[in-house]
Amino acid sequence: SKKLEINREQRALMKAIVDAYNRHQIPEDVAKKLLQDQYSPEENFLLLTEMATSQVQVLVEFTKNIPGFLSLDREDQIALLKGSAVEAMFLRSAQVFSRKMPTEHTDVLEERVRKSGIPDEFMTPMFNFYKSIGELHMVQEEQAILTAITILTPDRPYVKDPQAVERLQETMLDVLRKLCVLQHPQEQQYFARLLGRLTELRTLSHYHSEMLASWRMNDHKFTPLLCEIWDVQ
Ligand SMILES: O=C(NC1CCCCC1)[C@H]([C@@H]1CCCCO1)n1c(-c2ccc(Cl)cc2)nc2cc(F)c(Cl)cc21
Repeated sequence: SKKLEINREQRALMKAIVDAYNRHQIPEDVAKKLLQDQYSPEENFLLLTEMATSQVQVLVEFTKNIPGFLSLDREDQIALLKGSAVEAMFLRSAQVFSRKMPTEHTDVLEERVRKSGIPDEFMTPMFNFYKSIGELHMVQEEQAILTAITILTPDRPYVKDPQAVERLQETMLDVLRKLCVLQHPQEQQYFARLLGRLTELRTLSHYHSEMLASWRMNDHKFTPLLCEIWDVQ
């Protein structure tokens, strides 16, 4: 039916988002590194800060390709990036964790992250989220649009014109809803489950600064970009 069909404009929007998403991937495959070796808490923390710094730079490039984003107020663009960077990092970590790989690799990866230096009390919420993302078996279009929807969240701190952000987010939500029905016709509530993960993601992201501060090591060093983007140091 017309209502459900992805129209030409939405197809162009989706192509722009997915192309940008694929162009802006983390250069270094952190999963491969973790599968190769066991690292000390210090080395893992350094790996995380390096990966996260590179991911923020990648996220900025991706966001600039979201149709309409550059037409937003300049300060609101910054507020949206700053407000979504931690969530985007956990979402990307979950997508990396959920990549199709042999079970023993997933088990090693889980073990390495569990033993990376993060206090145990954060492991349950973190892996619950990673596994709930994995169970969705998102196609890359869904992953890309879900990341765009996370960035275009109107109620981030200091956003002056949330309505303008809401209009962009609604456009993305429309495309995602149709895509979910097309890609997962058997699962009635797939779209609702997908959006439910964004709530779980926001909750997990609240632990972020505490996870970093209590990393089993002394003297946590961050890059200048992460000091800007993460509320640390
Ligand atoms: O570097 C990571 N993630 C990057 C971030 C940028 C985008 C690409 C993925 C981290 C590091 C790797 C070294 C050990 C500690 O976790 N990481 C986290 C994680 C993220 C936030 C905090 Cl506070 C703690 C851990 N969860 C992961 C799950 C995974 F499957 C893999 Cl491979 C790595 C994962």
